Amino acid sequence: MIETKEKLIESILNKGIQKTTRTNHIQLVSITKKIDAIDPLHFFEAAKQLKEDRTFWSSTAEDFFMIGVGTSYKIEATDNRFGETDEQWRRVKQQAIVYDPYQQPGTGLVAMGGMAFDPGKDRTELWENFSDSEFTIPSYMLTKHGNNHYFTTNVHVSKNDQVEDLANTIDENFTTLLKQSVTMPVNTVIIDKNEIEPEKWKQTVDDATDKIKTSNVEKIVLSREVRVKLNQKAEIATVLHDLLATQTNSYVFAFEHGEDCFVGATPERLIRIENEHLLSTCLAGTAPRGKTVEEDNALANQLFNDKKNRSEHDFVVKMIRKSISPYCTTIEVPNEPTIYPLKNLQHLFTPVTAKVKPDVSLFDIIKQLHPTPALGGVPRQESLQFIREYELMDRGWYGAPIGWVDHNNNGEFAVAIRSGLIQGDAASLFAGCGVVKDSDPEAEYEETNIKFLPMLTVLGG
Ligand SMILES: C=C(O[C@@H]1C=C(C(=O)O)C=C[C@H]1O)C(=O)O
Ligand SMILES: [Mg+2]
Repeated sequence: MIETKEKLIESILNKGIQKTTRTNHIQLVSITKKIDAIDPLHFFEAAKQLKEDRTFWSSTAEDFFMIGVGTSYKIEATDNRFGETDEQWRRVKQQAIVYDPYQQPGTGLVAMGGMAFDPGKDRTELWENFSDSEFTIPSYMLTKHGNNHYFTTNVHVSKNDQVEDLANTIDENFTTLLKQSVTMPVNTVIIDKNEIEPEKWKQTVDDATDKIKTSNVEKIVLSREVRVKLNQKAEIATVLHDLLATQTNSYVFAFEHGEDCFVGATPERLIRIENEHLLSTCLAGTAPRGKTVEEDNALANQLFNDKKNRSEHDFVVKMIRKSISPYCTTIEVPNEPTIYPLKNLQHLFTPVTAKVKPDVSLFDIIKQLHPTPALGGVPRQESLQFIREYELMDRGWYGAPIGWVDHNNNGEFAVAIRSGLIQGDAASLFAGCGVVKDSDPEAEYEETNIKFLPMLTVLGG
């Protein structure tokens, strides 16, 4: 680091220490600076040396990356998760000393995290390292917007701290994290694959269609699990590298919690707010990709005109529009979906845009949106009840909102699908599908098989 910058960091840390002597509380100080270009995956891999939890977030279509290392503050909530998280986050923002001259979405003070799909469902051991709602303000963070790279340090200072000591630690860790000579670890191979009760799952799809035919329930999303064993411990950086290389138009993410890591490449945006502009997307209705352009177009056409898939999709559109309307003005929703192509499959897609009313937070809106009928069903409570009773797995963070929020109320959340929980040399992968009245269990089973492909492929299946 050059000397003038060094002095700047020291003077901001000093300001923090001075404030603690007045308030008698430890003080969070956040400092962002612009740095030279660095490969986000190298940064993520180098961060292993700090031996702390890492978080990875990327919106591949926009060349946007965010990598968090360690924890300077953790926001956890169980009851009233959204309200409690929002309140704690507002308090942290208000008390923190933030030096961020760039004010870009995702620079400065940022909290990254996620939550369980349904805290009302009994937890299993599988997800024991992941709590109902957990947002982390990392100790160190890289933000990359195209060619611009920013490094943020978040540090708690107390009145007995010495500025030089703090600055030295930051400098040492900065050097470790920005080492460009990192070598990327090798890939794994899947040596065993165990589908969890596929026949019973198809029976559950049948039960769901029965429920739909005989009650006011119109859609229920049912998911299932595949457990794989790997030839060696999975290296998260390599998994992310391969997801980035194969899954365009997606959010590639990793949340490391101790020995476990929740990883995936989801195409489903729940909400983005940037300078008060909201973007949400309805993504539901699925077809495979074709092997030739002709076949691909034919499949897309079929999907677009398919009544069953259109109904799966329309439930989501209606619900999202309704959920955001108390919080937004000028809501715009196209009349018809378009096709959203991914590597292994294609979806029906409808974007929703709006202007957010003043002082509405991301968490206010997520609270209304989650779960959308893309992951829960219609009506919400009845479908959730069915999932709780009949689904053969603990979703944990699968299917739930994951993402980030910054100190300027910008942020983005995706729905955590196309994902898996990696545990050393084993992993649980998850995929689901929207069951409506004319769902065929065998066809839904095949649909989930394609949804497993992105994760199976990168793990070496
Ligand atoms: C539930 C998943 O995906 C959801 C279900 C879809 C469907 O049934 O057509 C499509 C996209 C998502 O809304 C999943 O990928 O696990
Ligand atoms: Mg479907």
